[in-house]
Amino acid sequence: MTDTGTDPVTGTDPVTGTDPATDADPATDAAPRPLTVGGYAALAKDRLPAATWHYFQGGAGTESTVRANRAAYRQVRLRPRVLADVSRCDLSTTVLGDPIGAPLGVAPMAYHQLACADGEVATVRAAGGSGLRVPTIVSIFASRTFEDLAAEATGPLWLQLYWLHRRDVLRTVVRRAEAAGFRALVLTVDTPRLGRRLREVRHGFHLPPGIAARNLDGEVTGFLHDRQDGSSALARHADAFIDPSLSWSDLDWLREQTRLPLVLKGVLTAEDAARAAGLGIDGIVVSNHGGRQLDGSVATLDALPEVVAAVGGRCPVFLDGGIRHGTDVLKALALGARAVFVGRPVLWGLAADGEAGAREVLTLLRDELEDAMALAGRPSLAALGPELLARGPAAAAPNESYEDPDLRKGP
Ligand SMILES: Cc1cc2nc3c(=O)[nH]c(=O)nc-3n(C[C@H](O)[C@H](O)[C@H](O)COP(=O)(O)O)c2cc1C
Ligand SMILES: CCCCCCC(=O)C(=O)O
Repeated sequence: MTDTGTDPVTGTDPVTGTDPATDADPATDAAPRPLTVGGYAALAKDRLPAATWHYFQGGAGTESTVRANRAAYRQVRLRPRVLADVSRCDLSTTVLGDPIGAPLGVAPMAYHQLACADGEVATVRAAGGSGLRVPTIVSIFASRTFEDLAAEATGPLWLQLYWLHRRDVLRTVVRRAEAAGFRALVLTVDTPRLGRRLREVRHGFHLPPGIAARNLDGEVTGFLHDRQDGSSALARHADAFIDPSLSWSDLDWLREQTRLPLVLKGVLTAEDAARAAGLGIDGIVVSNHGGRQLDGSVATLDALPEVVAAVGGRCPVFLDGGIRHGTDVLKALALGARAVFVGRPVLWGLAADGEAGAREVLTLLRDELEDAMALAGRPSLAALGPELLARGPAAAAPNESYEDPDLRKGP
């Protein structure tokens, strides 16, 4: 215990159970800005309806892959170098030809209006602000129109696609995004059907009235949790729109619809990465959908080295899944990721404080990354490589307050 009586590991006051990083200052009664990404999770959990919180947090099945994504970071330790002149650290880089302020971006997530009224408009403003200028991958199930987003974005916008049964709708969506100035297409390839997300069923998740997929022009509206048969309303909804027959030969059709670069999201193996690179794909996102699809699939940090090796520099490799600290970003970059994408933490920021909250989450990750680069003696992104890392026993008990206790217990 410290002099203040605060537990040095958890940061929690053992008497009141409050966390000085997230809880109100009794002197001013104003909630101080959280000091960690996890602090935003705590605020979001308080502010969101339970069904929405569980939709955001949930993974598939036993949620073993959700946990594996985090555990993988704890198993890798850093080997700092010293006397490296870190008076200036440069985080700027480029992605698919566009300059960005930090090697970060927002992963595609459906329906940001579940988190705050401005929805994806708040997200793209946040991603463009505070010198970040980082990309947002906009879900095809976004709750705001591409045109609204393009009017507000100062960072690059990429459009995420699911392979819809209705190819005519897919073509229209691609053309609209292209006309609005989107810079890339990201085809999600890990979702021929939705994973078994038990929390959605348990909590009866459905879209509240007024929230819909605004770019699908009435093709996809709300859906109700209208059965008590143990099935997921969202999964049934997905089955109605997503075509599970997607295969390698379909990529040609998509290529013919657009001149935009095409990125595949959801690749986890050297075999698929090599095939994609051989076909001239413009980028790969190593992703297991935040543990929401195949329960038991490999952690993304663990899959990254084999994908990077198989691609052999033919296209950039990105990663998402479990990024919660600047040191997580550093580890992924050291293993060859060009940039990383952040999922749930952005929703936590939006739920906590709209655009400002999302911006604070992204800024916190950027600032933590800069600290980590300086302290590791690597002032530039070009100086990052696998020699920065050592594999060892997992770090001691995690101090990660963002982890919902329910998530540790499993469904
Ligand atoms: C609420 C929610 C909605 C999501 N919606 C989509 C989506 O529409 N399309 C997609 O490709 N991935 C979607 N994902 C997966 C994310 O893009 C990303 O792979 C994952 O969240 C990264 O893990 P993290 O949340 O641990 O950062 C969603 C994830 C969440 C949590
Ligand atoms: C028909 C709606 C499907 C939305 C799926 C969003 C998603 O990918 C997620 O993980 O949730």
